[in-house]
Amino acid sequence: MERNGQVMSREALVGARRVVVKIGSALLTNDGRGLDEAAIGGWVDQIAALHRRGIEVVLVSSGAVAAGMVRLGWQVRPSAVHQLQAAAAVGQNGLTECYEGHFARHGLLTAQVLLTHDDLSNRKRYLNARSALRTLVDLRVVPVVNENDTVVTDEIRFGDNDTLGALVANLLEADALVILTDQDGLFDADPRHHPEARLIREGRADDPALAAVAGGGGALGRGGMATKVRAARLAARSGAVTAIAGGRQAEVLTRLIEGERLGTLLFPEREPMAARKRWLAGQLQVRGTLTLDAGAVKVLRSRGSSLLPVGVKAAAGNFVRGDMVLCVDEAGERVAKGLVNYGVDDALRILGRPSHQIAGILGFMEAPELIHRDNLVVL
Ligand SMILES: Nc1ncnc2c1ncn2[C@@H]1O[C@H](COP(=O)(O)OP(=O)(O)O)[C@@H](O)[C@H]1O
Ligand SMILES: N[C@@H](CCC(=O)OP(=O)(O)O)C(=O)O
Repeated sequence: MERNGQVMSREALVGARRVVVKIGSALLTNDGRGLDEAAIGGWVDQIAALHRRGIEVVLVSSGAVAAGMVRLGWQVRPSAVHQLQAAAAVGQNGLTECYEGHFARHGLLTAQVLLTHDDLSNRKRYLNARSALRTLVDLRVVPVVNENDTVVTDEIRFGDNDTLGALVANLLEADALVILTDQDGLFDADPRHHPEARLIREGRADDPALAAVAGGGGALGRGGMATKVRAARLAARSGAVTAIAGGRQAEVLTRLIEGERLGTLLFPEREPMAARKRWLAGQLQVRGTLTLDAGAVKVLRSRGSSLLPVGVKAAAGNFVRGDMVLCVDEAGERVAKGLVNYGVDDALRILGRPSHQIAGILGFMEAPELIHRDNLVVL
């Protein structure tokens, strides 16, 4: 199958040279009783086998909080942020130690990389993280990435590692994102509640029907299938194919890379976005909303034009110049995201007005457009 020049078959995985593998909490944590070290050893063996074939692998691993709880002797997952942070700090040590030991059996070095949302939303830190990860991969080291749970608070956390995996795939322009979890892939309903549910074998990453069947997570995991489908959409922006597969199936990684029809494969449909647009699209936090009229929606979508104040009907939120805002149509549907040239107070004064009037209204003009097309990404 081929669409818009993109390969839509299992060949997309067979040819992969750089792969991000995400292993979720639901798999790693042995029913909540700490890390399943034997299973981790098995995945490491498979990753080492891929490495020997010349495939570069970056691992995104959950499990810090669960491992920390066991080390601290806690039976119940705490809800207080400071306790979760403490558990993650203790547990991340155990996680690192476990991976280091298993990869060492294969003569491979690992590197611990802990990221926060801020590291990827600040353009300079994003570029720094990218060059550090690229250097590690070039050195044939296996980076083991997790969210830096010890310093994040609820407002700024990714929360699930599916999103983090996708952003790492974007960062490194990986060919594939492989999400290993406790189910054999994405089903047409949550198999936990619908035993008759059927496995979806292939699909388009941005197919809205997939988001509709993907539900929330179990007791151990965070995001469920909803965040995995969203991660596939994010990964597709840099052209990566996403596989969602059951991590307990024998030799799952090797078999996927050999093209076996396991799990669910979600393909990118559009051409990959340029790196800067991808960075814009990956921003999760927006400071405000602009409501566009039908004409503005049309030119943004069809021509990738800049957004002029004349096409904007309303502005809401507390944004300042340079902040990320969401653009919606009059029905509230998401259209685009971008960095605004005017803060909310100034934006409200120039809405609906032609750009040549801006200086007269505000007494200055930063730019003729509210969002320049280089700083705008259509969703
Ligand atoms: N349509 C679906 N197909 C498969 N699993 C689903 C679906 N909807 C919800 N789920 C749930 O998602 C869970 C996996 O997500 P999660 O618990 O977050 O795991 P992980 O820690 O691996 O990310 C499964 O155990 C399953 O109950
Ligand atoms: N960063 C957290 C894990 C987040 C998490 O559980 O995510 P997921 O594996 O996507 O369900 C930890 O290491 O405990």
